[in-house]
Amino acid sequence: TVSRPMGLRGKQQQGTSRIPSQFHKEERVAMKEALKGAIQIPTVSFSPKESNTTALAEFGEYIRKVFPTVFSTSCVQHEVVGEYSHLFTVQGLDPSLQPYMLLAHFDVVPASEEDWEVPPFSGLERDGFIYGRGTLDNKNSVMAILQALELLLIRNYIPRRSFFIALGHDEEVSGMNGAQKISALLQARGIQLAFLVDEGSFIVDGFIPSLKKPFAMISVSEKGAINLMLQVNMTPGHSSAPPKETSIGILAAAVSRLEQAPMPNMFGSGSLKTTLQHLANEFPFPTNLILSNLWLFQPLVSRMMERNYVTNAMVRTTIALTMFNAGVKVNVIPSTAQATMNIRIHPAQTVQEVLELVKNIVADDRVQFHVLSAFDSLPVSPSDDQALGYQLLHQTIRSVFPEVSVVTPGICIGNTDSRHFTNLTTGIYRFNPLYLQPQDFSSVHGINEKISVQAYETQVKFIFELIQNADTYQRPVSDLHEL
Ligand SMILES: CCCCCCCC/C=C\CCCCCCCC(=O)N[C@@H](Cc1c[nH]c2ccccc12)C(=O)O
Ligand SMILES: [Zn+2]
Ligand SMILES: [Zn+2]
Repeated sequence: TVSRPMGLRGKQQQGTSRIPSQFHKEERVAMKEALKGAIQIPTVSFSPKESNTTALAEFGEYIRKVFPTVFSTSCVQHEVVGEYSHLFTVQGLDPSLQPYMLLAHFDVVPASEEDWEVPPFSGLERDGFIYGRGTLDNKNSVMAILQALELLLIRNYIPRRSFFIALGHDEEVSGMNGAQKISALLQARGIQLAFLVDEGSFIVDGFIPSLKKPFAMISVSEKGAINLMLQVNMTPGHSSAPPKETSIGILAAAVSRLEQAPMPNMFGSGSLKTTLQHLANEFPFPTNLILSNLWLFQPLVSRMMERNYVTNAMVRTTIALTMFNAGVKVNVIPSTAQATMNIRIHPAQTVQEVLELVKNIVADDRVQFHVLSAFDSLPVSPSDDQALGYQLLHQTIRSVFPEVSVVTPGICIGNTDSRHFTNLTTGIYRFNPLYLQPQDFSSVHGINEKISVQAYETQVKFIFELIQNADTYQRPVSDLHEL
């Protein structure tokens, strides 16, 4: 099924001709070298309180050097927010058009040198791939956005619709100093956005065994989260005469019960159902029939989705035990044991509902619950014919990736900086114009993260096209009748 973006008419903007997304050889070399240089700056976020601030500052200098036209064109205003994040305001010619935002982050998670085939901050090119931490998450987007704008400005393109480029410096540790402050600044200026595009989803390939063709998934929501610490306090003592139960044993039993009792499967009330319905005709017989008749086969399909970690994360709230602390000496029974878990909440559930379920599964009054932080899942952004952001992405995917026959709304299982912008827009879309296979997914926050030179060029092309498409949007005729 090739679904057409209905809301767009694809006309050229009056008086401005379209600039083809073709780049000279020298430009293509310069763009990949610029990405390599960005990877070489170790902008690591270790925790909300600890990051490589020297590298964050150096990154600011670096983008000034490699994108001189962006920094010297009068229609582009640049501000540093929260010490290291960047906000660009690109003034369009038509103030009646609501602005949009392109969002990305340049901080990265740590990478330990010894596990990698090439040093993680080398930006080395090997067999057509650029290696390094941040090549997929998310310096590729930061650099591609600025690169696309640089190339458009060099070609004397003047946007019609204003837009913002926001580049966060602390996304990996929740974005409170970068994205959150940019959002507050724009709110104070009375800005409302038509839509926003961030990282968080891809053209996914090979995640569903019998589906051979890749499809583009635009995430229209993201899961909520709870960081929860369980604690047990018992009387400490000498290990030579132990009591029947210790703080460690009680806590271990509690967390084991949580691992053994997964949260309920919410397939029936989630967006994965819609995603699979969009994909039904892409599957061979009999899966195509099964997916077209979910009223009958829902129980079967929801169980199939549980078999793989990624699709399992899309059908339920997940609990990952991430920290476990107790004891200081081998012959001392400790008084306190603590376990910290990272819970990702399915959109059909709330923080309160999940906490209730967790308490009922633990079912032990000796276990204390400390909620370290919590937020509900993000509102679902529109993906109908009238949804400007969704339709622009759809249109651009169809032109840049003509081989991709399905574009579908989905849900992001991780969290992104976009969650800080719900005050400015209801149209939040998470999409990276890149193919992602399961092995690429493992490299994000893992080892040997890499991007092909060709994929990076295509990402620049995508943004180059998207910016122009945002300027040529025409309201559907049905809308105009209502005016
Ligand atoms: C039909 C189904 C096919 C499914 C295929 C799906 C493939 C996978 C597609 C996307 C991968 C998800 C990528 C998620 C990126 C999220 C960014 C990230 O890693 N965020 C971190 C850090 C973080 C940011 N904000 C917060 C707020 C609170 C806690 C952590 C964070 C994260 O989520 O941990
Ligand atoms: Zn990221
Ligand atoms: Zn990340």
